[in-house]
Amino acid sequence: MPSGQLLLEEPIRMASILEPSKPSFFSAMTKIVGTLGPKSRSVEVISGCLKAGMSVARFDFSWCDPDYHQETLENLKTAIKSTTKLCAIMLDTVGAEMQVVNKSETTITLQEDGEVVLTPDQGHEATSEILPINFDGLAQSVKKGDTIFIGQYLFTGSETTSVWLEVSEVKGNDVVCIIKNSATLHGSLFTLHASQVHIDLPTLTEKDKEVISTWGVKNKIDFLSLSYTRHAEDVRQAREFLSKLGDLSQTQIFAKIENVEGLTHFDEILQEADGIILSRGNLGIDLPPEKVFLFQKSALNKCNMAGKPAVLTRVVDSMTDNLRPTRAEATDVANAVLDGSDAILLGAETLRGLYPVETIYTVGRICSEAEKVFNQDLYFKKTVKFVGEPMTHLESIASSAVRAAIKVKASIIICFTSSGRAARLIAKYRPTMPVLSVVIPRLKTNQLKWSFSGAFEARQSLIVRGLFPMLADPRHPAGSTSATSETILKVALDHGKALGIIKSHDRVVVCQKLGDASVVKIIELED
Ligand SMILES: Nc1ncnc2c1ncn2[C@@H]1O[C@H](COP(=O)(O)OP(=O)(O)O)[C@@H](O)[C@H]1O
Ligand SMILES: C=C(OP(=O)(O)O)C(=O)O
Ligand SMILES: [K+]
Ligand SMILES: [Mg+2]
Repeated sequence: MPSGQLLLEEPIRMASILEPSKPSFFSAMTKIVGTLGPKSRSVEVISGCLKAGMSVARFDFSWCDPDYHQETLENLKTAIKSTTKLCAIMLDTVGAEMQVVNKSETTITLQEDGEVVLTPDQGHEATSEILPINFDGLAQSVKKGDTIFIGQYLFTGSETTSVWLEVSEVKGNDVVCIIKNSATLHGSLFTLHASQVHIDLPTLTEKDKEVISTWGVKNKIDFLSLSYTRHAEDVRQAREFLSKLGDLSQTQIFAKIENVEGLTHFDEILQEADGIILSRGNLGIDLPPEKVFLFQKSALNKCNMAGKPAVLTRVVDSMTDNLRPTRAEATDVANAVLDGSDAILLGAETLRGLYPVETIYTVGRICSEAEKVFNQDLYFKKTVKFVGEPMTHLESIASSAVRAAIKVKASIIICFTSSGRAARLIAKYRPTMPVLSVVIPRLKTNQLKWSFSGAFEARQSLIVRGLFPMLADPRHPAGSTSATSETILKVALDHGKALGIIKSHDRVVVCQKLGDASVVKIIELED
């Protein structure tokens, strides 16, 4: 542990809590994924989001069309250029999401104790008596007494626009429900959630496939956020689909666990996926409230032990309309970090919230404070024990690099990597200092043309806690001599100095290959 670090497990001087934190170049080691939409699509606001610490932009296709998202993405590109902040792109699918079909977007008022019918017959206009939906199997899926929830797209916990229904009768293809609370539905999109009920809709719908193979390919998406992942097979099928789409064979799949079905198959899903999104919005309705934290803590622990990034959603709902989070939300963000999240995903807060930039900034500050008291020592020991012996050579090198960096109080770790594997393994051991992952391009061919790898690998580290990528010049391709390694190291050190993350006399731990051997070396900088 670096000296002066608070350890929550030890008695601390209360006044030390108030000591201001030293400003650092990176807002936090924990990453922030922002969902871009109406309130976060101008170059100006996106630039603000990037500067505040957003490193992944999520485009949610549950909502709006590809042209709209393309316009936002073009603005994101401009903002990336002008701020020189890196940002990865995540496409979020619609998947097995049930939606109310309300073409004319009329306001619908539902009265407590009244009745409303859910029908697959989309010929009906949506009214207070009947709501057409996009799924024709609901009547076969639910039974009397089941709970159905209807909420505004990216609903927050504090809205009066969401309604609880109880199924009272199934009539042919229609489902008659009792309204449990009065609510007014207005807005363009309402989603339905039937609690703990299997919905026989595909995880990757035809519309999703269409969007991925057009918008996704065109924009070389770094991450696919696979909504409603319920089985490992869902991930395998998505992988198979991506493998035939050129560059998208490199897209990482983040399985979104949003219901009890996904929770039940968590272990198999984790094995297949590149990362996990704990979709607490939907899962928070599917699970009894007293069980949510148990899933969160055990799922994050499993992701950490597997060395796969975990993303947590729905943290500061109330910031959609307010400049400050509630105390519960502020504490929740910190606990997400202490529990092991790699990234926090903001939904409504950035998409339609009034304070997207301030929200990112606030969440980043809370994360950064929590990182300082994260018990790295305990975590490290737990991880080493979990992995067991014999460790793979690379994992042993990676964990040693983290140990050495802490022991010598290094200001950063520099990791050379091509596939990204070494950097991810270092991040797995949760170093307390930033890791500059220097991605060395590799010359590759797809039989049609030659190109350099590296861009995907670099951007994909933008969702991993503690990793900060730098793409090396392709004139220094992988597998080259120790002389080029030295040149690249010098470039990396200069880059670190220019960013202000390293200064004269600092110690730096470097993980690289020299000849055939992976080595960890400690260097002390001169003036
Ligand atoms: N171009 C490179 N030059 C020097 N060392 C490298 C290079 N690429 C990877 N390494 C080192 O090689 C080892 C294997 O790293 P890994 O990320 O698994 O590389 P690969 O891209 O070959 O899978 C690590 O010690 C890493 O730091
Ligand atoms: C982010 C979530 O899902 P969606 O994007 O489908 O609203 C969630 O359920 O927390
Ligand atoms: K979605
Ligand atoms: Mg969801």
